[in-house]
Amino acid sequence: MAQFGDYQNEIYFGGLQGTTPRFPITSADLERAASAALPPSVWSYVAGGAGDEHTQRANAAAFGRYGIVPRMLVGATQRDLTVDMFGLRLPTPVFLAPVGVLGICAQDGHGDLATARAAAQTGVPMVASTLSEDPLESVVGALGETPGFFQLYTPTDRDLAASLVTRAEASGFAGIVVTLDTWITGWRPRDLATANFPQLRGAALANYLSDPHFFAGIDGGREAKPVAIIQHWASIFGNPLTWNDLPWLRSLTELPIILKGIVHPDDARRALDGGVDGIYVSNHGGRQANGGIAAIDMLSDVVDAVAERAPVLFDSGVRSGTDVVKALALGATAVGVGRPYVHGLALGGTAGVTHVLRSVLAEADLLMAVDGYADLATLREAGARRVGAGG
Ligand SMILES: Cc1cc2nc3c(=O)[nH]c(=O)nc-3n(C[C@H](O)[C@H](O)[C@H](O)COP(=O)(O)O)c2cc1C
Ligand SMILES: CCCCCCC(=O)C(=O)O
Repeated sequence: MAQFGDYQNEIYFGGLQGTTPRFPITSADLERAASAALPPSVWSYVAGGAGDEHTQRANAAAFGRYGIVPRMLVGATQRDLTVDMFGLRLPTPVFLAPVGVLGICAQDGHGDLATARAAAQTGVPMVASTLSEDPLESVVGALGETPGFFQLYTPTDRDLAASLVTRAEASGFAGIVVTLDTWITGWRPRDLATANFPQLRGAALANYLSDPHFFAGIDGGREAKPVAIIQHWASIFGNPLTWNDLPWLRSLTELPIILKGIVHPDDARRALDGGVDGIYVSNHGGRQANGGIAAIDMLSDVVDAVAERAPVLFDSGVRSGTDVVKALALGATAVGVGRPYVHGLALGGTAGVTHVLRSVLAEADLLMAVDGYADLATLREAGARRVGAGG
C-alpha cells in the first residue's frame, strides 16, 4: 500500500536525479518565496489579517502548546489515514479550505481550476469558494473523482442563494459549507493601506456572473455597466444570518450542510439541534476578528460538545503535517489547509499546490509512523498533551 510518507523518497531520489520540481519545503520558506512571487497588493491581501494580526499569529503559535506522546514497539509500518464523513470514504484527513480570489494568485488567472486539479491528483477534497474566478461547474469538473464541497457566502438575495446551492448540488458537490463569520468584512489594515479588495474589482465573481438570478436584480440586466454590476454584487454579498435562518438553509438542499466559523461549544450544539450535518471550527485564519482566541484552543471543547453527533472540521493556523496530527489528536475529523496552498499556487500552479499537499500529508504520515500511531482512531484515543509553552 502506498503511504503518503513516500513523498520523502521521491524528493530525495528526484533530487539525486534532478527530476523533482524544486519547491521550498517548510511553510516559512514557501511563504517567503510566495511573497516575492506575487504582486505586493495581492500578497498583502493573502497574508493580511484583522487588526494588528494578533489572532492570526496566535492561531499558528498555539499549536506549540500541544504535543503528541510517542509510543514504541508498535510497528506502525502501514498507516491508515482514511476518513469517513458525510457518507464518503476520503483517502486523507486533510482538505483544501475555501479561498476566494484564487485567480489573482495564479499566473493564468485560473487558480480555482489549478487548485481543483491538484485536489484531483492528490485525492485531497476541496472546499470551493463562492468567490471564484471560475464557475463552480467547471471547478467540480476539474476535481474528477475527488469530492468537492461548495462554500456558500449567502447573499441577501434569497433566490440567488437558492440558485447557487441548487447549481452546486446539480453539478456534483458533496456538501455545502456555509461561512458564518464574513457577512461583513473585518478591519484589515493591510488592505486598507493599499485600498485593495480584489473581488470588488470583479476578480472573483464568476459564480454570480454565470447566474441569471444575479442579473435579475440589476437595472439593465446583463447589459448593465461593469460598475453597476460590481455595486450590485457589493450590495447583496453579505447576509447576517441568524438561528432563525437555519430552517431556510436546510430547505435549500438534500446535501450535508456544514457551518463554518463555529468556535463556541454552545453554538455547535445549537447548530446540530437546528439540523445541520457538520461543524467547521475556524476563525477565518484571523482575517475577520482580531482579539479572539486561537482556533485550536477551542477545538476540543467543540469536539466534546458535538459528542460524536457529526463530523468536526477544523482550520486556522495549520502550517505543517505536525499541526494536522495535533488537530486530529484533539478530535478533528478532518483538517483544512489554507494559506500554505495559496503559496504553492503562487509558486507553481497545480504543481505547487500538489507539492504543498503531499508535503503536509507526508509529514503527518511519517510523524504517525515514528510516534507509533497506525490509524486515526488510535491517535484520537491517545489525544494531544497540553504542554503549556508556545502561543
Ligand atoms: C486569501 C484568502 C481568501 C479566503 N477566502 C475565503 C472564502 O472565500 N471563503 C471562506 O469561507 N473562507 C475564506 N478564507 C478563509 C479560509 O477558508 C481559512 O479559514 C483560513 O485561511 C484559515 O487560516 P490559515 O490559512 O491562516 O490557516 C480565505 C482565506 C484567505 C487566506
Ligand atoms: C466582502 C468580504 C469579502 C471576503 C472575501 C473572501 C474572504 O473570505 C477573505 O477572507 O478574504
